[in-house]
Amino acid sequence: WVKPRSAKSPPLYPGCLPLIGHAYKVIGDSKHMWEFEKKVYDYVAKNKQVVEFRFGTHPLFVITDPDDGLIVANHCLEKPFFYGFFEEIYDRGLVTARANWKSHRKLLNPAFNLQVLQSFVGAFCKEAKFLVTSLSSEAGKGPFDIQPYLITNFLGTACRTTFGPNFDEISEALENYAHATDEIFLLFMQRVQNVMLHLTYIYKWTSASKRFGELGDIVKGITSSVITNRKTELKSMKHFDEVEQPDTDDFVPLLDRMLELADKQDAFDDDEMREHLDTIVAAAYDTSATALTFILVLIGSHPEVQERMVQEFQEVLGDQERDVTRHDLPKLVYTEAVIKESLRLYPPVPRIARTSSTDVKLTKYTLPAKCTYLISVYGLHRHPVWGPDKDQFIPDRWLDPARLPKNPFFFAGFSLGKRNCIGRLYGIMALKTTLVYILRKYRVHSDVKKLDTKCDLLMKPASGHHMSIELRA
Ligand code: HEM
Repeated sequence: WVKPRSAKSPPLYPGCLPLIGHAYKVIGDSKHMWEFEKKVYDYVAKNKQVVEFRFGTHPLFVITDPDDGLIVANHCLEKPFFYGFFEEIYDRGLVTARANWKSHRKLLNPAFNLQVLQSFVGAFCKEAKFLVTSLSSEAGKGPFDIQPYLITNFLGTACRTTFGPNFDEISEALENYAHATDEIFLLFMQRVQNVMLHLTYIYKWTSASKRFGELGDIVKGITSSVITNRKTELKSMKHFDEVEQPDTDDFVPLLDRMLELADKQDAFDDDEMREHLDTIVAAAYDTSATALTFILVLIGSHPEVQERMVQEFQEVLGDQERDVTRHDLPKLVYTEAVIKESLRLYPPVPRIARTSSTDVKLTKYTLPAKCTYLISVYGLHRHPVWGPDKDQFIPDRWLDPARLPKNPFFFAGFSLGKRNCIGRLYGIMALKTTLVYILRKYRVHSDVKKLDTKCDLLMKPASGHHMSIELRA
């Protein structure tokens, strides 16, 4: 605020105060914060494509323009300082990783290739069947909150495919793990919102910091014991040589793949392995559960879309109630369009932050190295490039290239560029499978006009989702 601003700099968002910048505007609960954030995105979209926002004295350049979003995502692979608040728990895991990101992403990419993911379909089916049974107590009983059911479902899937199918042995730990992860995200966000707490020498004296440490110990304790047990088990089985050849109904969990990489290539130490596994589970389950909540709200409000999906399931799977197979999933083309359209309108991760190591030439401005950028996925997805019907739910747009923006990379539901979501295909396959089981059994009713959203780390429905289910005849 002291530095004279050049006409070539992006404009400053109104209301910047000395020292604290705009930080006072983001203090409040996740609903308040999200309402304010959306106002900023609207302002950016209506003004100059890029607007400067100040977290204390730290500038943050907010982007809602798809071209600029792509430029930043492709040029800036580093994460800003506040991802470091997770250091104690996730540190070198992919989301927060700094120096080792590229090499570890390369090592982990094969664990998310199509063949590996296809071997997970049985696990997706198993959890989906369990979900459908649990939901039976809600059928025909009016509106209820489906989110906890979906969280249990996707946490189960993520833990099985990451830690192994015998994860049931510690299934009591699953609940503790989920609660701890939830609270970790909340405390992280509260720290991000309060600029005073950005300073480690202040934060370390707070009760929040103590709690963060305790929660970290819970998560780390559970995962470390899974790793140790599995190591002992595999050693006694001399199993590593079998790891690469799963039978058709079986799968090799990510933990086994990482233990093999550690064993044969010395790729990870135990702490790194734990940080990766915890990151992957944390990045997988809540995002997928939230995505499915929004999908169900949308198709519950558009019965014609829901019935078309059920028709597609019948065409692909036939009338009988057989399990979904790896061969069915690519044929669920309309369902994939519904998933993408829901992620476009309601992206569970509505913004991504990056830092530049070099100057970045945007369409209207050139900004120096070491700037922090906030790419608004929400803003990118509601930009006029999507056409005059950008705010409407139209899955068919994904089936007609003429109705999509010229650049297919403007869809940022799974982030953009090289540092995008490693689990995007996993997410789509798990969502498709779960949708088949839910919709074959239940008809979903909802009202998207009543949908209110909030956002801390993820954007979610603010309260009850006005959703009900009834058994199909
Ligand atoms: C619908 C579900 C999902 C959505 C919407 C989603 C979205 C995203 C987004 C936007 C990012 C970028 C975050 C950032 O840069 O701050 C990301 C990164 C990541 N996601 Fe996902 N994700 C989903 C499912 C999954 C699943 C199922 C997994 C794992 C099984 C996963 C693992 C990861 C990991 C490890 C990263 C960090 C990648 C890196 O930096 O190299 N995600 N995800």
